[in-house]
Amino acid sequence: TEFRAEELYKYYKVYETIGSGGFAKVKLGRHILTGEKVAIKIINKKDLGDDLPLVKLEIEAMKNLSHQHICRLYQVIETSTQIFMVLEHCPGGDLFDYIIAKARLSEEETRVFFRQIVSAMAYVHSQGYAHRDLKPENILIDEDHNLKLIDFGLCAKPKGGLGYELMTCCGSPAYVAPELIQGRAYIGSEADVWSMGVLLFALLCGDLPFDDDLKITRGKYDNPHWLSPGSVLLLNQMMQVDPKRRVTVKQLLDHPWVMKDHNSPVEWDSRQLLGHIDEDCITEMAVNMKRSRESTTALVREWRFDHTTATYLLLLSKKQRGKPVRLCPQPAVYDSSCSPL
Ligand SMILES: Cn1cc(Br)cc1C(=O)Nc1[nH]nc2c1CN(C(=O)N[C@H](CN1CCCC1)c1ccccc1)C21CC1
Repeated sequence: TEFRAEELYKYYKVYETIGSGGFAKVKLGRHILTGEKVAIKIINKKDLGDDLPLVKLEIEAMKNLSHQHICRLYQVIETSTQIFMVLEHCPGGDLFDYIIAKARLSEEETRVFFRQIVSAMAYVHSQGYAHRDLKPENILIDEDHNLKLIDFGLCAKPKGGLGYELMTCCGSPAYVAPELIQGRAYIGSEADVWSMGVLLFALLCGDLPFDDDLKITRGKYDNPHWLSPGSVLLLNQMMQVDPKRRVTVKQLLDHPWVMKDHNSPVEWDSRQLLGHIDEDCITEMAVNMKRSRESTTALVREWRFDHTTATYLLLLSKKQRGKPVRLCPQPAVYDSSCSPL
């Protein structure tokens, strides 16, 4: 279905650029009907060339991944020259900038964040995906200081399931597991655990354990003096050169270091199942769209990631944050809380 960019401006206000990467940029936006802020990832097809399949892969992955620690996809609009991905807005920026600003995090603050990363990764793996590009730049901080995973462009979903081996060497050099560097066949979930180990080191140390490929293949790095024995042990168990000796994500869920001060295993199942339809949101949408509740429910259940999906998910987000489950009907101009100016 080819839409023109009007399709975007019909439903969203578009503001300044808040991020720019190779072939894409991210602009701040606002969903007109709900007044909610969004982040609009704008991809120019011609800059993509034969990388277009990677974007399609990311879109399909994000449509299937619905979790409290994964950045939410609301709507996809495709024109002849561009693809717009309307995503959850995280006003806290990314974890990379956060670590730089604080130099390094305390073990306690790191544990809160690391539990959320383990939660997200256990869920991603349970859906048969491997992220393959885990790093602080791909983790955002939302308005409640919770983490959200982004950039699934390099993720993999092996046909036969996550137990099947992958061959493509990808990811960011400092975070890539030794088996990928050596061009060997590897298991996505095991490579993700290595990257999580590098990420944990970055959080606790404000630095990277390896600065060249040789050090990665030897798996040798220095532990700064401030690390607790528990942190040193966990890092060692995650950054094992032999992937079969590496700790698994399942083992991380109730690992002693992860459980410290929390006394409960990491909860990884999704709190946002797409199967459940919220009645209050349906009611508000039915009224606004002048449709019956039944036909509105049927429309939402199609999960087309069109404006209906975006309106439903953004209304649900408002409800979950204690805001009124209200839509601002056109065409009057409203301020952000939907009250007429
Ligand atoms: C940096 N920053 C400061 C504030 Br305040 C908000 C943000 C911010 O970026 N918020 C934000 N909310 N939602 C998103 C973002 C950024 N963002 C992103 O998807 N950001 C990634 C960042 N990648 C990390 C490594 C390479 C690029 C991106 C991908 C392609 C082009 C540009 C940016 C989304 C859409 C999911």
